[in-house]
Amino acid sequence: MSAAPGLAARRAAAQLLAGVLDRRQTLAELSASADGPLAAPKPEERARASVIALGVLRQLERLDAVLSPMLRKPPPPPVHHALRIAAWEVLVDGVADYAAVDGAVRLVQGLHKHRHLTGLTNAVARRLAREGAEAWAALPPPSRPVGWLGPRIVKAWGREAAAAIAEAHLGQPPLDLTPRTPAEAAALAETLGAELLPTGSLRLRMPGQVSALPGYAEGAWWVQDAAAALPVRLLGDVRGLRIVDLCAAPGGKTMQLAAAGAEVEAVDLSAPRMERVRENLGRTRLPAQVVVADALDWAPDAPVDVVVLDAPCSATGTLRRHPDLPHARPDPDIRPLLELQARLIDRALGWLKPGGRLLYCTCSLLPEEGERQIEHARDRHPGLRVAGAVPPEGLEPGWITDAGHLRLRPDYWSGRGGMDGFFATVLSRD
Ligand SMILES: C[S@@+](CC[C@H](N)C(=O)[O-])C[C@H]1O[C@@H](n2cnc3c(N)ncnc32)[C@H](O)[C@@H]1O
Repeated sequence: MSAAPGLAARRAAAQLLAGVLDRRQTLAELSASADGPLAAPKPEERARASVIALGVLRQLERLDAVLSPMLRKPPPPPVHHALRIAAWEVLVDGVADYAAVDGAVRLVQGLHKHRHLTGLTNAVARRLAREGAEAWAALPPPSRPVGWLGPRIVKAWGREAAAAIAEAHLGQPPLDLTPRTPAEAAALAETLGAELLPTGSLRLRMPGQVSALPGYAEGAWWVQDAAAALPVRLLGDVRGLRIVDLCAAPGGKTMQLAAAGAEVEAVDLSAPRMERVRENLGRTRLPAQVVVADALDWAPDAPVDVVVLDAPCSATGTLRRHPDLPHARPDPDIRPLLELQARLIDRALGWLKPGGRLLYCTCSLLPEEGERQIEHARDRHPGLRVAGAVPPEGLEPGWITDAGHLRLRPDYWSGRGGMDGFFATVLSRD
């Protein structure tokens, strides 16, 4: 059993939950806010608050399913959040019962408006500690991802896949690293105590603070999900090729391309995000030109060999890492994104040398942003064809579809800790 986390961490976690669930803010927005829940606490309290909030949000429906029979009616949101935190601590995180109960009670005691509910909180939290584990174990597995995405995933990939994806969304994702020098991956894995995945990424299940890991300061690796590391590798050998990395920030693919010997121009609309690309390139000592520009206005000086377009998308492939999104954005309109993706594809195709290739990818689970988007692009551009990927080492054959695209899902490699959902394909013109 782990020790009781402090009140400051729990309070910040409860405020994060209130931001996401009551005010529809994302965790990224809340974390960036100068007077947000994470502004005052100490670094270790901040880290713990994020772990709690992410954990509760991943399991929200299940925690509520255990809690609700213990409540005659839903309590005011701040009290509900305190009980959800206690439930997650007891049922998922293994915090000692007394510490979790005490944590919830103290949180509610600190709520001016709801202090009178301290007794109720104490009673429910104690009952949770007594009876919660049995109710938790009896819950059926989830049948599909939460919220608006659920029906779409069932429609796109079927019931079995939807259930497997929902199951994958419950767990804490590992930290994946891409080594700057693939030949050194095995040695790095040993130094880091990481698993070397068949596709060459390094995987840590319990990473701790990223910047304290061996090799960080020397830029021996960068953080990149194992799935996100695969699209660029579909291009095969890129040494000496002139490549525009469009929508490049925070630079995972830029670094892969530069490390593999390409001449890269990295373009992104967001100046703050491009600052992160500069920092990343500085730390890894990799060369690339960095351009802050709207891809709808900008164009390269001369035709290029490859455009990598990692288009803005619904990010539905990354919900393991962003379980706040279905709650903060419960009914997103993805049509503007679909239009932007199509316009970016059309522009990028115009920048290619004869025989040049477009690598199009999205971290989305929706075929509209992947397979369908490419069908529409082929309708608009006669002669555009799927160039066929160079299957990277370690890729499971089933991940390449009959149409020649790479389709990755969070339930793949489930025994190894899963991966983000991704779509990627390499296109060229006859
Ligand atoms: C999925 S992220 C890119 C991730 C990145 N390729 C990587 O591997 O680290 C999408 C990016 O598209 C950028 N973006 C969105 N609209 C854009 C536009 N019109 N022109 C250029 N960049 C744009 C966003 O700022 C965001 O950084």
